[in-house]
Amino acid sequence: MLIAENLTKQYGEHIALDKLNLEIKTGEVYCLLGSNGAGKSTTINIFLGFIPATAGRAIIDGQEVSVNNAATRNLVAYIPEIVNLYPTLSGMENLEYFSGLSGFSYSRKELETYMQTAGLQSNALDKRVSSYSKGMRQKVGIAIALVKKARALFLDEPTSGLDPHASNEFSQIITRLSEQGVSTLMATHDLLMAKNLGNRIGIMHKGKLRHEMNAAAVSHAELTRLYIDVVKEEI
Ligand SMILES: Nc1ncnc2c1ncn2[C@@H]1O[C@H](COP(=O)(O)OP(=O)(O)OP(=O)(O)O)[C@@H](O)[C@H]1O
Repeated sequence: MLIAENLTKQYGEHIALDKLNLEIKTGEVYCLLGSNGAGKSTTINIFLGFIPATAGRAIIDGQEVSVNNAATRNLVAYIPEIVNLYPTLSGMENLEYFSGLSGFSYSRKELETYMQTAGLQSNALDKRVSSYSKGMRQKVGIAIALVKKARALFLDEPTSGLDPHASNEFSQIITRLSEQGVSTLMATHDLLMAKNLGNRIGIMHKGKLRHEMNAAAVSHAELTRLYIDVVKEEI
């Protein structure tokens, strides 16, 4: 469903992403680990069509991002650490606005159901987003993914700064979406979350994918050791 083929991004002499090859199947949750500057966000930003690759291809559902940007954007949803919403609008107004942008028109009742599925309490729906916690904003982000029926989710450190309960709720929603066939690429610094939520884990360092494994095949301790060994390397 998501394929990176020799994906490369260069800024002048600096290689931010170096011939990345990835394949993420339908319904798979793939967690990308790596220290600051490893190339995780660069990978996500290329898939989202925010920045062009210098070489290689990013493919979503058979369509190359650089060739069919408008089509691939319709297939994806993006949840960064802080979901970008209009602060003076309510959660519901934001959801209605973003679903309209994606060409969908839903009744109030339908939008409420999406918010409910995303886990937002009903008494918060009509409050201004400026009063929302980080976790509540994430839930609106998930609801936006639901209304646009995104087939792929790109998450960039989505749970950083969330309390354990909110983080756990977030994981449960991603698992449910994955069971419905949504493919997920998540950049995270949280090794435990990668182990528990991911089906597969990749460890990046200095623009290269250095290790790839099935999450079930490693213990948290092994993953931690592997991660530290990789990020210590001078290459
Ligand atoms: N616009 C830019 N101009 C120059 N270099 C850039 C630019 N954007 C990113 N880089 C560089 O590309 C490399 C990869 O950055 P990227 O943001 O993808 O890392 P990351 O793994 O997401 O890190 P973090 O965990 O800190 O978010 C870094 O060396 C970064 O400095």
